[in-house]
Order: sequence, then C-alpha cells, then structure tokens
Amino acid sequence: MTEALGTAALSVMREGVPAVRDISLSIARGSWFGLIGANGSGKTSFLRSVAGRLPVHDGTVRIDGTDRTADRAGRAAAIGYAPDAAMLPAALTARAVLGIVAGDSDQALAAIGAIADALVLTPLLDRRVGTCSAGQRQRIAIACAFAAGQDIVILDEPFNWLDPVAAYDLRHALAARVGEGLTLVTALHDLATLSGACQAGALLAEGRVAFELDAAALAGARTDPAAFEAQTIAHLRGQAAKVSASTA
Ligand SMILES: Nc1ncnc2c1ncn2[C@@H]1O[C@H](COP(=O)(O)OP(=O)(O)OP(=O)(O)O)[C@@H](O)[C@H]1O
Repeated sequence: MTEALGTAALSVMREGVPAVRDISLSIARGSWFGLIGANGSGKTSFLRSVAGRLPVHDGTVRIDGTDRTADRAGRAAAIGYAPDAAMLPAALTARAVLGIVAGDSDQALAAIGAIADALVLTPLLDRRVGTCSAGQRQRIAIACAFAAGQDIVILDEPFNWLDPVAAYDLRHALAARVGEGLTLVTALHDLATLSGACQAGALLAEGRVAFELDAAALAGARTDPAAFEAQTIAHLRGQAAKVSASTA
C-alpha cells in the first residue's frame, strides 16, 4: 500500500494531561480509515494533532512518507478538516465562510463537487450561519473540509446532527470520493458505517490503539455484522470497566 498519512509513537497533551499516548498508525492513500472509541478516548485529540490543529507532544506525523511533525502549519494546509460546526462565524453566510477557506467561493464550490449535492448545500449558501439549524451548520462545516481541494480530509464525527437522508447521501458521496483517490479519516460512533464504508480502522481506548481493523477484519464484519457489533461493544464495555476500576 502507498501511505498517505502515518504516525509513530504520537502523543498529545490536553491541559497538561495525556490524551493520546504512543499511537502508531499507517493510513493508505485512497482509503477511508475509521476511528472508533469511547467518549474521551482521544479520537478528536489524535485527529486534530495530525491535521495541525493541535500541537504534537511527542512522536511523529508523516504525510506522503515525509516527516511533517515540525511543520504544523504545513499539515493544516495539506489536510482538509471540518471546523467545529458550533464555532462557525454566525454573522457570515455559508458562501462567505467557504470563500474564506478556499480564497474564492466559486473555487470552493468546484472543489466540493458532488459532496455539495449530498449536503444539499445550495439553499444554505446565502443564509447567515447564525440562522441555520445544528444539522445545517454541520453540512456547512463538512463542506469547509472539501473547499480547498486537499486530497487528504479528516472529519470528526461527520454524521452528527444529520438527518437519515443526509447521512445516507453523505456516506455514499464520501465513498465515491474515496473511490476517486481521496484519503479520508473519520471518527465514528456508528459501527455500520465503519464496517460498511471503511477499508481499515482502529479502536482507541484511553488514548491508545486497543486494536486495528484491517480489510479482512472489516470484510468479516460485513459478513456477520451482528457478531462484529457484539464483539466491539463487549470490547468497549471492557475498556469502560477498566477505566472506572482505575479511577475508583
Ligand atoms: N479542551 C480540552 N481541554 C482539556 N482536556 C480536554 C479538552 N478536550 C478534550 N480533553 C480531554 O482529552 C481526552 C480526550 O478527549 P477527546 O476529545 O480527544 O476524546 P474523543 O474520543 O474525541 O471523545 P468524544 O467521543 O466524546 O468526542 C479526554 O480525557 C478529555 O477530557
């Protein structure tokens, strides 16, 4: 496989406390990699540090095989990342926000392409973000990740707030873009998307990789989704029990 993104012994601190510990992962170009894990297990901290939105405490981050650990701004420029939908500027229209991300709103819309149809973006473009619902803001935030046309995109729980039709359409549009060569990394809480759409993934627990899921494991999950769900839930429950025992 050709690696698009990789980490070696990556650690990230939040307010002086380790949130990501010693994570080494290699993500193939043109694949969808899914991260799952309990609330607080470190998914957001991992994704934001890889994407240059949080500092690396220790370890390395590679893009296309080159060590980019010291180049946080370069990582942020090379990787499309959806901002927190709640933090989008309320006074601006969606079109203006996309224009800021890409430098030009027409170029942004061209880069977003068919993802805009899945997000039903057109009716939102000239509305001020502050007048949009939570799901509509989420659609604008996801569009931002594609606006500058990077071929690596990281989305943190992209299906949050989306209605079932939007979630379905977005999942298919993302898979199609991955089929065209996009490297996509998403945090997910939805095991069906992990097994149905991702080519590889990992389960995080307490800031570490508890286990990795390769193509064979995910193929098995598609063959027997009920068994996959039962095993994964049991693992997540086991990790939760360990955390509560260690803090008791
Ligand atoms: N802004 C912050 N300041 C301090 N600690 C934080 C902050 N954000 C997260 N943390 C801590 O970092 C650890 C990892 O949190 P993170 O948000 O990365 O987890 P997550 O797996 O993305 O969780 P979730 O599924 O709830 O989104 C947790 O212990 C959390 O309390």
